[in-house]
Amino acid sequence: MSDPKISSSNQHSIVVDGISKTYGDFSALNQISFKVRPGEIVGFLGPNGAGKSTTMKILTCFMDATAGRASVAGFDVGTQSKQVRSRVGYLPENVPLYDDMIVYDYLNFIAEMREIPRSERRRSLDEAVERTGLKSVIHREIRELSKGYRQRVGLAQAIIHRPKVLILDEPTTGLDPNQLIEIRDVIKDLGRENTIILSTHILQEVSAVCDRIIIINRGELVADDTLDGLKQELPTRFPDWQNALGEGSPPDAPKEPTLEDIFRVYTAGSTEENRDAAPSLAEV
Ligand SMILES: Nc1ncnc2c1ncn2[C@@H]1O[C@H](COP(=O)(O)OP(=O)(O)OP(=O)(O)O)[C@@H](O)[C@H]1O
Repeated sequence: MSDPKISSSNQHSIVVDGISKTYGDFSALNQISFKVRPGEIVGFLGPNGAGKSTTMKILTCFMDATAGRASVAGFDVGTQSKQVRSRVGYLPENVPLYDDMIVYDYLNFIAEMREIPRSERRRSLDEAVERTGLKSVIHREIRELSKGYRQRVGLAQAIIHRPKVLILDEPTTGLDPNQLIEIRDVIKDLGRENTIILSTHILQEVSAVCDRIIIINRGELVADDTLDGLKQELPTRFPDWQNALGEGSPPDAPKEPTLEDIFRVYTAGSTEENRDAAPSLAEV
């Protein structure tokens, strides 16, 4: 008999239902649950070590959860990994690119790995190259590419099999401001046809690209809403939020919180070193 929670994934591209992950006796994720609708771009935020990459690895079948269930495109990540992998594109935090390969050969190799039929391979490759703006470097060795173009190659390998769901782990880290805007435009464009979860530490990125924001802190999901929703919710949940951020007494005219304020309040006191020790502001 099918689990009603999982079968509700018909209306959702991603359903995460009580996922936990422990590494030895360290709890990296503690009963995370959320859903993502088709076509949504969701920003996945959290301090270093919050559990973002762990969640993404579980959703892309690179790692098993310790407990809980998740489905992507209607398929269970634990028991239907082949179906999930063929429907999801993944840009890991550190893309394993083969430096001495020509960009074209590398993408052709990925297309082969993805078992794209030979007759469709050229078209899929051309489409991925077009969408990620790689045409001008297609015959260059990967080692010669700038960080921005390497990131484009990473995105191209993630979309070559035309997945409906994209999981992008810090796609803009280390890019200069121009490259950042270019890659952001590529992601926005991909979001027209795909469901996307992207993790980032660049908060402007989220305001510019994402429909919704999920914040995780020390392995727990602490916020999940649109930016407007989070702005409204913050003063209700944390009436003292401005004081807590060390900004003194709130001014007469209440200030609207920024995403940075929201992030700081929900993740206060959390660093990777003390994630098990310090209580977060969200708890006090
Ligand atoms: N293979 C592993 N073995 C043991 N602990 C791990 C392992 N992978 C991750 N962790 C720990 O789990 C926690 C969550 O790690 P994760 O990489 O998911 O965080 P993150 O939110 O992606 O962080 P960052 O923003 O720094 O990339 C961290 O404390 C990390 O040290």
